[in-house]
Amino acid sequence: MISGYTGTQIRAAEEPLLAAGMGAVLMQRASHGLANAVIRELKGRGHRIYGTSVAVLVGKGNNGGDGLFAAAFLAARGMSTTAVLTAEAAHPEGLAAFERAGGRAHLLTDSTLRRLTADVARADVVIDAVLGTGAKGGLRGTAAALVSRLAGSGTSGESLVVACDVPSGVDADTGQVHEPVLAADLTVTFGAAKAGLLADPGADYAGRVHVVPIGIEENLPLPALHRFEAGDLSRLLPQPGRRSHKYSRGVLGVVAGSADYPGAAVLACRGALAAGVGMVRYLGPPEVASLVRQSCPEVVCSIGSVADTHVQAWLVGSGMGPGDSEQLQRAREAVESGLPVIADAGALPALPAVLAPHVVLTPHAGELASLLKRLGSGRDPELDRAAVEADTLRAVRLAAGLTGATVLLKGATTLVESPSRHSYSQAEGTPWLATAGSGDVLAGVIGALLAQLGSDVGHFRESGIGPDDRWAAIAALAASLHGLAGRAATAGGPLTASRIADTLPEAWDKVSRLTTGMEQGRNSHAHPLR
Ligand SMILES: NC(=O)C1=CN([C@@H]2O[C@H](COP(=O)(O)OP(=O)(O)OC[C@H]3O[C@@H](n4cnc5c(N)ncnc54)[C@H](OP(=O)(O)O)[C@@H]3O)[C@@H](O)[C@H]2O)[C@@H](O)CC1
Ligand SMILES: [K+]
Repeated sequence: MISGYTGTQIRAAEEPLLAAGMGAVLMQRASHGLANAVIRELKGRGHRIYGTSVAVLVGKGNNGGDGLFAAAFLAARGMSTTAVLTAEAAHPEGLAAFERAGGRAHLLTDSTLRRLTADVARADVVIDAVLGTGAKGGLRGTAAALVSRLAGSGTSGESLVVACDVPSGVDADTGQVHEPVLAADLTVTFGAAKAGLLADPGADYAGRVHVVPIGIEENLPLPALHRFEAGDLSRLLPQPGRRSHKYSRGVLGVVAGSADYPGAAVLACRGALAAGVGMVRYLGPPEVASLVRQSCPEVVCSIGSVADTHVQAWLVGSGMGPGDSEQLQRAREAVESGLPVIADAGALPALPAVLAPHVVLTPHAGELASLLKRLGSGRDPELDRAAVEADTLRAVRLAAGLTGATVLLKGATTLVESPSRHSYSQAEGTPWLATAGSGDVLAGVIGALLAQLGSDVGHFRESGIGPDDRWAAIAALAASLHGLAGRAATAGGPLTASRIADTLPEAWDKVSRLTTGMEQGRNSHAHPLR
């Protein structure tokens, strides 16, 4: 499990060590970790170290200090280092160490902007050490102009871009982005992962994330965000016992599909079956049921009522529209049943405003904006789709808080939030997963896991996950599995939703073979998050 913390939490954890006079030690650990990560990355790409050029963009605070000390280490390894000071002031000891190591520092001004931009664009490695956890807002003045020019000319695309702690302009707490931001290939972050690197749009700019431990770990509070890794899936995904039968393994009721979108019902059922549920019972229009039967003969179809259908969980809404009154009525009855429910797509606008944690809503950004609008969105009546995408963590938290439901926001990074503010961020997927029907398969996987794991409070408690937070954990497990299946199903080319469902058992099998020992080993070392 990866834990994400806000910049504010990290700064609070540093506080006792700073008070004990250990600030310089922390900075040495951070900058050494940064320099080592650069060297590892270059070696991994088959580049030599000696003679390779590095440009460090330096801010006036401690983030700039980290960058300067790291550049001093790199200069000592024979790299050709240049520092671009974006403010009159720079960390004095860092600057002195850098110059002692043979690095050249230049002040960025209106008159040097053009020349220094060209120098940075030519560098093999660019380290962004302008702003870290002490930033207020984004880059300003000539620093903003330099980064805009680099991004505009596309020249930074040829350099290895490494962000120091966070890409400057990304809010470490929320993942909000203040343009312009230099998109990093790698972010080397100190003490622990910052939540803002694990949520979109910040994650779009962070690239891969490496955590460098600096000795603050035991002062850290409860994390702001969690991310399951393969070892967690191996531990938490259900495994049938020797005496299990189809009913004990969980039965999922599916209320999905319509005359317009019958395929959504099929894909939801296929996702559920591939995610190990004991049985799927489908309720819906005869023409959809007939297609479901043809595609998935395993599914038991009927036109019965929700009350008469014995299941452990419900999936409602995929492929349904506002005109599907009979199906929407079933969706409401499923929610009223008190059983765990995953509510997708067409069900989202049709449910009561106040729900409960065992109801998992699965909107994409547009649907979440509509949901928030319908709910009055608290203090933010204007939270439209763009605003949701610009601050995903806040939007998903707002929705979980207002509805009392567990909310999963689909996206490149999938966020899951419980109403008691237990949060997950999963990013195993591939952009190829953005394809029609992919969400229906995900709904099926969530439904299957709700049916199998929903009543097993102890299973989650053993992993420190409370009863009301287990629904978010189940949704995050499903998002992770769906992402892994998508990744396994593509060799780098297009993907269909059916393929995702077909590849789920293989992805499941692969993670089930892992043990949690791997994770323990990783906690004590710098490790890649993806
Ligand atoms: N604490 C520690 O011991 C350790 C900290 N570590 C490192 O320190 C980083 C945090 O350092 P930090 O607190 O100095 O803040 P940082 O992010 O460098 O920038 C703030 C400076 O910039 C200024 N400024 C603010 N906004 C601005 C803007 N938009 N545009 C321009 N300027 C702006 C602001 O000045 P002000 O405007 O307030 O006068 C302030 O001087 C952290 O991310 C990690 O890398 C590690 O070495 C481990 C040990
Ligand atoms: K930075």
